[in-house]
Amino acid sequence: MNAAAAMQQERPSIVFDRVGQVFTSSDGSEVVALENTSFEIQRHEFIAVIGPSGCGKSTLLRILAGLVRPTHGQVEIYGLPVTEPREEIGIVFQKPTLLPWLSIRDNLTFPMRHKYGRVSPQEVERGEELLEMVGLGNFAGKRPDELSGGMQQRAAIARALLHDPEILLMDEPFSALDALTRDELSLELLNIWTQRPKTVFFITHSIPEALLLADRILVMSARPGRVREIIDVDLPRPRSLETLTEPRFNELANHIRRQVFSRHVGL
Ligand SMILES: Nc1ncnc2c1ncn2[C@@H]1O[C@H](COP(=O)(O)OP(=O)(O)OP(=O)(O)O)[C@@H](O)[C@H]1O
Repeated sequence: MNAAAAMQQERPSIVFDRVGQVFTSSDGSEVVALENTSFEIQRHEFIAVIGPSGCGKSTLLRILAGLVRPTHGQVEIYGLPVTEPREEIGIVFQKPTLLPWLSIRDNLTFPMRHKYGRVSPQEVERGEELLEMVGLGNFAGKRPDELSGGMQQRAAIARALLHDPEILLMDEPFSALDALTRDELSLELLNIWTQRPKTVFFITHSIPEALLLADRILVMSARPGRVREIIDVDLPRPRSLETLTEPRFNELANHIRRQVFSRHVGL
């Protein structure tokens, strides 16, 4: 690698620079959702975001996705301010939002078809590979209502990965699932991230999930949301369910719990 390429690699992928967001509610009052939020994310880093309900986590994600313009500060991806949705981003929301009248296969390629009017044979092939990868190889021809919630969410993950995004944004993607499916999908996500590294911005309410997956955890304060602490997750990789039993895992979990709940229980 030459020096210029090495420098490019070392530059953060994403920079939040003093980002603030004030919403005007339907009754005309102002809601300060985010205040003076600054942090950086390195290329291919897995960042989990955790914090009390309403502290602005989804707002951060929507700003990063280019779906909302911040009222203060700015976000940069690869040195360019985010002003609209960008090609290199894939998004997975809490609900799978699949189109009920299309097969799983056609749901995967729908965004491409909608945007470009066509889907290439390579994309169709990649869709089939991704469905295999998320364990839905035998369900490509089924409609969403023929699949369980966990299977639908797998399909939504495969859909977000179809254009092989450099950056994956996930807003509580597993929160509607039962605990077992949740663990299974977390491990699958780790596997996908290891095979095809990406920068991941992952919102969760689950401290164990954040610790299992992330390189760093951004802990936010209650509204108005600010960065309270950024924690390096120094648990070795590869991680597995065994990781959840390590003493260091418990130490980190207790620390985060105190950070998130201190305001509520006077810790
Ligand atoms: N479009 C909007 N108009 C007005 N207020 C909004 C809007 N979007 C978000 N808010 C407010 O901004 C604050 C932050 O919302 P946000 O959804 O980002 O929080 P969150 O941390 O993701 O919450 P949760 O964990 O409950 O999903 C909340 O008080 C919310 O009511």
